[in-house]
Amino acid sequence: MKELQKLNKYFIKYKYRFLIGIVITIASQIFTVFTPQYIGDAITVLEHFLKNELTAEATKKALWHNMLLIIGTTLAAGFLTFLMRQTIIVMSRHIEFDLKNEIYDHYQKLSLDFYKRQRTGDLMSRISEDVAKVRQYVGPAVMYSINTVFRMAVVIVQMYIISPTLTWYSLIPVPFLAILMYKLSTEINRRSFAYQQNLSKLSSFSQEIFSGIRVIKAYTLENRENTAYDLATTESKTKFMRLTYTNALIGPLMILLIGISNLLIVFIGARMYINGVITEIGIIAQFILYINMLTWPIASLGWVSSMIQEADSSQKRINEFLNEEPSIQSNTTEQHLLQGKIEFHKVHFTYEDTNIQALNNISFTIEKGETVAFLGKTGSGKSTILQLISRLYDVSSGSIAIDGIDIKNWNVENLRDQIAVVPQDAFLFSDTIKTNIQFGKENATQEEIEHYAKIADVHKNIIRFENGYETILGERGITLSGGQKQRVSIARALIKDAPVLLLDDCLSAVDTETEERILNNLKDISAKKTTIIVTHRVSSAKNADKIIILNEGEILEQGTHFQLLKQNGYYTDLYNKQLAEKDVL
Ligand SMILES: Nc1ncnc2c1ncn2[C@@H]1O[C@H](COP(=O)(O)OP(=O)(O)OP(=O)(O)O)[C@@H](O)[C@H]1O
Repeated sequence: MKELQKLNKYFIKYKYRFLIGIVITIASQIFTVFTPQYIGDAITVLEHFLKNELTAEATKKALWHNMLLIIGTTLAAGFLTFLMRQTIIVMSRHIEFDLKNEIYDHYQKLSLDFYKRQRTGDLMSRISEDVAKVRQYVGPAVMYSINTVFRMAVVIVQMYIISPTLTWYSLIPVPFLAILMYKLSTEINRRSFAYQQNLSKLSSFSQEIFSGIRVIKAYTLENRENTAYDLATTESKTKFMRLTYTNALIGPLMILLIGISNLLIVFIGARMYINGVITEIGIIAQFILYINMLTWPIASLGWVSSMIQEADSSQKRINEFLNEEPSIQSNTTEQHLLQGKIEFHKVHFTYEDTNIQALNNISFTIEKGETVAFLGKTGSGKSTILQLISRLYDVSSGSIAIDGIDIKNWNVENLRDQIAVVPQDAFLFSDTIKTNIQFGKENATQEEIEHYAKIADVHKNIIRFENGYETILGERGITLSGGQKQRVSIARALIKDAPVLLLDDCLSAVDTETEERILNNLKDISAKKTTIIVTHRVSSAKNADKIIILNEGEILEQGTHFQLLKQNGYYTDLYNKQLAEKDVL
């Protein structure tokens, strides 16, 4: 229960709804208790008629009277039960909504290293399945607990007032019922958890198959995947059968225990009636109804307690994430206008999760408005440099200064707002092309969007689609080619019009001609901005003000195109090789 205390703030937030819910629950229980009493009274009226103590006319009148009372109280109890659900269950839906938003907001604040440590499935299940389990506590569990406590109090007191002896006898099976239901519910929860886990395994499996369908078809792996799917579904079926078996036990066991209670009431009640301890036969009927009214709430005690246990462990998983602090923190709210000078001073960087040292003693300065290209073998640390400039990670040692201010003394949002990035994997959302470009500038006009799409050399491709800029991408729409994706993502970055532009190998999927056109188009734009181009091609780098060659996290060479050619080192080799390839082509 310790973990669930975190939810108390929500009960406080919705206190009026909650209190009204409790009052309505009590009222509905009071009305419910009247019905058996009126039924008992009706039977007693008939008994008096049979004993000739009442005339037919008076009996009919009394029966009508009772019938109206039964209808009235049942309607009132029904209406109040509806209101009870409307208050408490609706409150639980509000809490569910708030909790999901709280987790989502927190997810957004957490840094990249957190996402590296977590599996996407786990992130999703905490915000969906775990929150759903917690809702069971704030809604049904709370509602049934209040309901049970008040129903038991009202009904048992009423029974006790009528006949203490008969009350004791009729309650004999109740503890057995509660224990049995607790054990069964725990088992059902265990089995249903196993089944749910299997289901999410199954859906991740299918999701992967659908995403990788091209590879599966190309390598004719259909049969192998079918067998694997068969195995997974068979396991799922076995787990579901086990769950159904336990579920199926509940009904008969409840009927058995209610039957025993009814039997005891009829047997003991009849003996008491014969011995004159109870004077009205209607009391026996009344007790049978009371005991039936108690069965479900008592059965739900076990169910509720295992529901609370589950909610507690789900909330524990949620709290683990909510208590996680983002590793990248803003130490200031101060806002600066970024000019674009970037200095690396003896920067070392090691990725904590893999312990890979990506950068080793890196120092360089990029002046405002300069264009710098990073070249080097794959894995030499080029993208890492860009990630450090956006402060997606903090350096392990050394320092980075932007406009002379240590990067840690920049407000993170303020910094990132003024840096436009084209990442290596051009990720586009399943939305229209227009919206994808607008991510760079929310209120961008159609003219602006088209202007930057032209610079990124993708406009003519877009207008060829039937719906132009309104074309939906991704799962629901068309699939862009690798080069088209890269160019849409360049347009998205350019429209941001930030003073720093980071291009991470974002022309790798376009042909050299298109590359040249885009670089030409970019000339004017990058003249006013600090631009960093990460690339494998000399053609993308040769016009930069400075070229830095990285090798295994260290700077191997740096200088302008001509200075580097003179050095006759790695750059010259690369240049000659790529020149030869071009000649061959
Ligand atoms: N998120 C990460 N977590 C752990 N290690 C990483 C991560 N990203 C990169 N690395 C490792 O850091 C090293 C440098 O990677 P980086 O992506 O900076 O190289 P790169 O020069 O950009 O390579 P490429 O040209 O292939 O894009 C590599 O050894 C890589 O395996």
